[in-house]
Amino acid sequence: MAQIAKVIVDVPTMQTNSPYSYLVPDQLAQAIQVGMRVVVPFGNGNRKVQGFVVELAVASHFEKQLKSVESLMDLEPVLTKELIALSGWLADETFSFQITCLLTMLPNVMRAKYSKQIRIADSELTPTELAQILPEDSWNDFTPEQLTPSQQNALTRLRRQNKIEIVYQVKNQAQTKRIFQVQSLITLADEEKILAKVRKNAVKMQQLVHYLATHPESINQTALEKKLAISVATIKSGEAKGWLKRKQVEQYRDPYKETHTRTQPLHLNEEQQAALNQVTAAIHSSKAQTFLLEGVTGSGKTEVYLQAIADALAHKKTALMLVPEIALTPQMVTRVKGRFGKQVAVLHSGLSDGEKFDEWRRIKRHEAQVVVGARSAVFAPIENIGVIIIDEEHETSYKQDDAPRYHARNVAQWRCMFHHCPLVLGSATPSLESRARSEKQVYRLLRLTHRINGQPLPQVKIVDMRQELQKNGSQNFSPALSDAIEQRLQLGQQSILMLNRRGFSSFIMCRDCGFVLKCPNCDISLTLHMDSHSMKCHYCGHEEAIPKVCPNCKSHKIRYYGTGTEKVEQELQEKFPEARILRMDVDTTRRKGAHERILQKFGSGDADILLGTQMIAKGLDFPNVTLVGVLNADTALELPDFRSSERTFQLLTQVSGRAGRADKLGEVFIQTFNPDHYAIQLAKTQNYENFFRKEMYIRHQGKYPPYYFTLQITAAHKEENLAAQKMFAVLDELRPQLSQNAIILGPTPKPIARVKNKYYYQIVIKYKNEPGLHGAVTKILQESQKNYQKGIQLAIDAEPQSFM
Ligand SMILES: Nc1ncnc2c1ncn2[C@@H]1O[C@H](COP(=O)(O)OP(=O)(O)OP(=O)(O)O)[C@@H](O)[C@H]1O
Ligand SMILES: [Zn+2]
Ligand SMILES: [Zn+2]
Repeated sequence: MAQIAKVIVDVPTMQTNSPYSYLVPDQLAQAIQVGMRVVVPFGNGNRKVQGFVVELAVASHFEKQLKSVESLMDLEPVLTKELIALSGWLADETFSFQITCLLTMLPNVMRAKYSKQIRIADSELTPTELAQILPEDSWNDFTPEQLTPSQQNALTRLRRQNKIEIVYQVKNQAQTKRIFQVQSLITLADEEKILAKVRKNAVKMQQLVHYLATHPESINQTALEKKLAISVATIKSGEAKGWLKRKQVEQYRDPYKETHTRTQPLHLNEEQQAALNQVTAAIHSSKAQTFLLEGVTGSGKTEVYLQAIADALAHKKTALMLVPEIALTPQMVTRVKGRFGKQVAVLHSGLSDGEKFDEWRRIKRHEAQVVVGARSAVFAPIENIGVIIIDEEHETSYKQDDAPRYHARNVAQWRCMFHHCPLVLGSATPSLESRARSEKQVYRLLRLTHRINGQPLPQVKIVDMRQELQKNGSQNFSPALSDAIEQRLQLGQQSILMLNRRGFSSFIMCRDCGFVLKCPNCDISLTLHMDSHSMKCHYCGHEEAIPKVCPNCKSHKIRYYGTGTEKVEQELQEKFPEARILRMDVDTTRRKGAHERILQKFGSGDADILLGTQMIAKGLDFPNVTLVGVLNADTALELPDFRSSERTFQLLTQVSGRAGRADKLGEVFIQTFNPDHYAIQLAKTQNYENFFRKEMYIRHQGKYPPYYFTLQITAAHKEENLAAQKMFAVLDELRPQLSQNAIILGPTPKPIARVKNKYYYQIVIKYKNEPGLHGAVTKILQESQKNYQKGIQLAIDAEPQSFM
């Protein structure tokens, strides 16, 4: 019976979420599988495009006229059925195209242009046999889609038997690395007989025979050369004499080559144990429960993660752990690898395409049972998941800001439902959304309320920079902080200093009274626009002149805010000439591995001060750090964003948490022009629960998440009025579908209204319950595809991280 394949095609100008049906030619019927990429004709003129097989079915009568699948691009599925199902859900959820979602799930080398090489992977298959199927001259660059169906069939079978291997090559990056292994074919009993035939003066050969006779296990060829001080030629002649077999094996590039000292599970304290028990209970009963692990900094959350993972492994399951951009937390990788060794695969953006591809294949071949990675690792092709963990779950980097605009937390939740396994969200400062859900029992709250070893949280002192300014003039280091640094230098203890760089100089502030200009309608700070020489509200579009004097205290010291790390480093060095300073910011960490090197140096005590941007705030665990200084707490606070207080509190609490983690007490200085702001006052006691209540109240008043859902729609066009018109048209279409309760902000130009010569207009919808919204927006998006040729781009972001 004829088969049809349902295929999601890769057609950028006419994207669609529904699969197209193609007949499967009889010759491919055996080989084709769901999850493979295929070449199919599309549109008029028989253009050939790539597509993903998402379903196979029996053809009905009328489908006999369909076009046929042209050829296969893969000899084995590149996506599991789970991931295909996930892509469908994700496309709907994030208002994006299924093809975009499918491509997002694959490593780069499989998305880009590449050539393919075929390699024999099993010595049972001889080159002659393979050459009968595929001429040898095309082994190094073959195109599956140009093969005949019978060739495709034969190769697919060999691939399934693991006799051949397909290597994807992109600019030479994605080649698999291969090394020779030497396997002895002789035993101790053969030794004498063989030695008798070897010339007496052939010492090297004798050594080799002796080694082979006494070592039945295989050895890496280079290692053998070194060990016996022999040459490849000697080994080869041993092979010719039938003493040994040389076998080419693949060696994965290991981005974390250093061997990690293996660690043993620690004895948990009561709170840790109680938390772990709940998670493991869910693992054992295959329950898709979400846990929120709220644990103060240094309370040992990571140890709970590790033991939950160990439990999943003990039950023959796998584990997925997400961390916020892993390059930023090399310490975390070390800890996971230290516990689980070779079972761990690491996926993050700092790896080369080749390294990523190798790790991806190790997962796909079930050679790795634990996956650690940043956001996109949530799509790792791992099967049989026993637990998923998201560390620092409040981090904004878990949300992707390009299509598909997904949040890793939601994707993880979907996968947990699929695998019937628990999800653990961990943080010292959970996102308001997650904490609110645990309030409603949607998530189960697990709390670690004190630090390991019973150490108190570090003491936090707030330095009022308005007073400092009056007393000592404009400066980066208050006397209080300077004294504390000096003290640490004398004691031989370490300090971490953070310069907050987020959103610098985008707003203006009065240096005398800390006043920041706010929108009269939105209670959000206004943003400085140098192009129009005005202050604008990014939410409602309100605009006013740049003030020359402070509207609050009439001071003239009202100016932009912001300064650079390099400048601060110089100043610090001048102040403390004897101090050894390490600077960590985007400039010093651009090179691969630079991040790790800096942290290693700091960790081994080769520096006294680590000065850096936000990237030093998270996850670092250095026992000798007893002082943390925040030079400017205010920049994040005054961003025109309803989440700015939350971000500030999180950042200050996280960075404070780096101090006093071991046996020595920690101390923290926060320099600020807003000493009375609640986010700063509450960061002083690192009291998350109090902050949560206060912030929830404010969100309630302002009708912001988590009380309201939000949806942002953006239109972009080269001509400003067309972008604006489009937004008004969208609004006209949407309004009848919405209830009276929905709140619509805009249309307004986006904060950075013009990017790359395109103008951006947006509307933001705040709503509680709008059953018609999803469908209406999806329809608008589909219709706007027809306008694609006219150059209008529409983007939809559900639950945007900010409205900027
Ligand atoms: N049960 C335990 N017994 C002894 N030491 C422990 C135990 N659990 C954790 N530790 C140690 O305590 C320190 C802090 O733990 P960990 O880094 O896991 O805390 P955390 O909650 O993840 O911290 P943060 O959120 O601040 O990054 C680590 O050095 C860890 O090895
Ligand atoms: Zn406003
Ligand atoms: Zn003022």
